[in-house]
Amino acid sequence: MASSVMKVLGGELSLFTARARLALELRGVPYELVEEPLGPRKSDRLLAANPVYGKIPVLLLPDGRAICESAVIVQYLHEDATLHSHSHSQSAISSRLLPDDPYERAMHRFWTTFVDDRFWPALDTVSLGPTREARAKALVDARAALQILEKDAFHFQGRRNSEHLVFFFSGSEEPGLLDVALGCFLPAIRACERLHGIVLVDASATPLLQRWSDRFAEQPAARTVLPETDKVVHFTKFLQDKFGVHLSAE
Ligand SMILES: N[C@@H](CCC(=O)N[C@@H](CS)C(=O)NCC(=O)O)C(=O)O
Repeated sequence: MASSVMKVLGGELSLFTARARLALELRGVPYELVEEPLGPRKSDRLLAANPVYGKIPVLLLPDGRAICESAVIVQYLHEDATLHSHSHSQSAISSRLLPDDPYERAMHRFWTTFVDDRFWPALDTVSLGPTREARAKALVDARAALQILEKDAFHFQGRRNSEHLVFFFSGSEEPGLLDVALGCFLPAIRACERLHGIVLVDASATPLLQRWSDRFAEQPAARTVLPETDKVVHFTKFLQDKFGVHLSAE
């Protein structure tokens, strides 16, 4: 018999999965997380659901149709009006993941693409780049991307944020697409800082992002979904071993 709840093919420590789950939690949509095995051998279930990329997360609708790509999943969850009837929490029903204004929606999408194209690959490479040079360059790139987010990404909500009335990119009291797009990587930012003894987001380097990250981490959705920094540190060390990245041996 077909299940009536949505399923997420993903992983507890997968931050792209966390992005999709944050949106589900914010919308109050019940779902089941189905852990996909780590490693090169992908499950037939995943390959059937995401034949193009074979990546997690995949959102499986109750009727079995699949939606791939975390930012696409978040936007689907915003747009599907029928989700209201599945919501288990009254407070979550009003939660919108994209603003009404088309220009602001475009900005959320623009900056989400920036996070995925510029920030995340650099942050990932800081710990997993193949050479010391690649990792050092990645750190410069990650810091530069954070500075751009600090200086420009708050700008389209700028006045309201600088007056500290609201402090999400969404421009409201609730996180939206861009908040979950960047917020899902907070555990990786903190893990990277701990692993390398560096600072990426703090009150002096990135004061707006620091305030935003504190607010975001306090959200019940973030508390439920985001993995602890220790676990991400441990997982990153596991990946470093797997890829033969030895920080101290070079
Ligand atoms: N652009 C994708 C990226 C997803 C992604 O990279 N997922 C990782 C886990 S966090 C994955 O499936 N890696 C396995 C692989 O690349 O084969 C999204 O936003 O969903």
